[in-house]
Amino acid sequence: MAISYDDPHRIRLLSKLVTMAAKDPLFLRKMHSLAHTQSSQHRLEVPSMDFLTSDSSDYMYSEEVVDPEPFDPARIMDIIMLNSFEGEYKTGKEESRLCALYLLPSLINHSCHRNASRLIVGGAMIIHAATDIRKGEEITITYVSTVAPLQRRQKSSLSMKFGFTCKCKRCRVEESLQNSLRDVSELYCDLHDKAADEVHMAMCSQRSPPPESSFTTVLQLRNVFDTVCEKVFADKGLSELEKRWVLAGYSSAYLGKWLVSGYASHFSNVPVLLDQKVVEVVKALRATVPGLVHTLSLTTFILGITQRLESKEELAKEVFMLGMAECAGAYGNQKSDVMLKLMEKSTEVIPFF
Ligand SMILES: C[S@@+](CC[C@H](N)C(=O)[O-])C[C@H]1O[C@@H](n2cnc3c(N)ncnc32)[C@H](O)[C@@H]1O
Repeated sequence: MAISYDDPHRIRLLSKLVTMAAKDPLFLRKMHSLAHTQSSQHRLEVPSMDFLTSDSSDYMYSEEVVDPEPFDPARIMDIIMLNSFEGEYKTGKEESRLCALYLLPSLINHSCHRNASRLIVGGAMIIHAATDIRKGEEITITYVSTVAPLQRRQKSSLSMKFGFTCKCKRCRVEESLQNSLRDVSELYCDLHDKAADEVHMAMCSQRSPPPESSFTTVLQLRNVFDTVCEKVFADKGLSELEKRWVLAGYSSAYLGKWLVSGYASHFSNVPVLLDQKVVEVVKALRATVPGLVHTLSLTTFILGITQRLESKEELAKEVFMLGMAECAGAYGNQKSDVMLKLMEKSTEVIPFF
């Protein structure tokens, strides 16, 4: 595995973990039990959940699991590469960058239609159910953006960093459509990469209008979304959920670019695309993971603009119902006035607003 040792956050984490491991052999043993090679041949048994009710201090280890490995900073770096979580988190108004290792969440495998989400609160990680989970069903999170197209999910860190090609149900459905969607997905991937760079730049530039955000690309992305809609809705072999899984892969660049371009034009060009298809976009996002705060913010944003347009009353009602459902998914069932407040607050997640 190609390891970059030049990330200051990871180096800081390495030195912290090495210090902790030197002081505490049990911690070293726990850390050494995490995956450190791309093939994860040493795969662990998923620990029993008994630790939730009894003494949790040693939950991962039975007597037979003896750590034979000597203390090895290079291996710890490999463990960090495969298991650490990175991102921004907020404490009050302060934003900090996080690079941390969480032992139990590191055991959770990836799925492109995960059933759990993770949330960083302060320095703690909360893993919560994103949908109903049957007894005995594996809990999964996602390691990559689930709204990227199949080719990008497979090419991204799943294969480069984690060393596996995802074969989840959703990937298999998308693979089965690869031939019929080939032309459109090549065009989409191209536009997706350019749009992703631009959206990233716009977000980093903190509220200042993005330099280039041509509406022509938004229209191209929208055409791709329309074409995929036509194909999947005509496909009798796909269930409703499977159709949405496919559509979700063609939604993020479209939405991101639409937002950035809308922001640059003071939203003058946004209403052009406000039609029934936005409902399909939101439903597609929900299908890969319901109750995601980002989807809720996008829904609320779309709702805000739709409500201001007289001709879009019906659409506004539909988007409102979707927003409420998304809000309940994100925060649990609440009284409707609480839901409305939560929806109002949710646009704060989008950096431009
Ligand atoms: C953070 S670890 C997850 C825990 C790991 N399965 C273990 O037993 O220690 C990441 C590694 O798990 C494996 N993995 C996770 N999700 C997978 C999936 N959907 N398909 C195949 N391998 C997966 C890969 O080897 C990946 O590099």
